[in-house]
Amino acid sequence: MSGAPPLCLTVAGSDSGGGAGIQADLKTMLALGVHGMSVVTAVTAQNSLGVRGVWELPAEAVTAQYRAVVDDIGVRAVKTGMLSSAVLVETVAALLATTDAPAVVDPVGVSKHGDALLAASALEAVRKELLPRATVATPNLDEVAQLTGVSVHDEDGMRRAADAVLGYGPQWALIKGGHLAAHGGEAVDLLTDGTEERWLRAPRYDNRHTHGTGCTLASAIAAGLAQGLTVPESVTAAKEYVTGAIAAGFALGGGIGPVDHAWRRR
Ligand SMILES: Nc1ncnc2c1ncn2[C@@H]1O[C@H](COP(=O)(O)OP(=O)(O)OP(=O)(O)O)[C@@H](O)[C@H]1O
Ligand SMILES: Cc1ncc(COP(=O)(O)O)c(N)n1
Repeated sequence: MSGAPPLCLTVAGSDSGGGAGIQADLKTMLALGVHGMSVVTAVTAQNSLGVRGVWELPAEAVTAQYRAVVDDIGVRAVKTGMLSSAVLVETVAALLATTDAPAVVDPVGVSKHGDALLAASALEAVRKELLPRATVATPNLDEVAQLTGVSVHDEDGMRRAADAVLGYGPQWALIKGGHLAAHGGEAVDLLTDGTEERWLRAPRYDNRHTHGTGCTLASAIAAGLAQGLTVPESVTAAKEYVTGAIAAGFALGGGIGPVDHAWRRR
């Protein structure tokens, strides 16, 4: 009998299409060698064309799942994704406060198709309750604009965005430049804790099948933290993993296909 792998928990929404949300998180965790566990916040009926419906779970169900995992099994790192409403943001923030493990907070706002995954009324709770609990917060440029009002068009803008996000209290901000218009063929992200600044640069792939990039990156960071890596080490390894997954993203259905979580095994 061998020992258990490092324990990693995702708190996120279910994506029936399997490319993003809980499904992306658990696949990423498996691929990176940690034991993935899940707290489902909402069920989405979703495919490559968009989100057809969202059913949020009661706060009680979210708390019960979280407690069931943490009280018995334990956890080395937590990742949060789609939280849907102010009540669930507050619930999850309060749960994180009871857990002595690093938290990667992906403040998911809208899907690639523009479907809302977070109520506008929840933004204040994300700023005031959730971000202060984050070891690393990983907003994309749209989420940065929504949360801080900073609109980013270049690398200087990414610096200002990082400062604004850090102002809400996470230890590190990872500003994802995936949505930055063609940037010399690179996909550039900025990681900073306010003193140390690291630019992560990778080739930008002209592949439309990028469903789940943000979820995959955040889960990969959590997997690294669960394995005992530092934040910069986890983010560097996660960026390499998501870049490979994007390069291998494949067509599925009639719209945007998923990144390939198993790219290293093919
Ligand atoms: N076309 C691309 N080629 C290579 N890397 C990319 C591409 N698009 C995004 N990335 C990278 O993928 C990661 C996720 O960034 P992105 O900005 O897409 O997050 P996101 O918008 O939160 O994702 P999602 O839309 O899945 O929620 C970042 O490291 C980003 O630089
Ligand atoms: C349940 C859930 N969580 C997160 C995303 C964001 O992923 P994307 O922006 O790639 O659609 C999603 N579509 N669905």
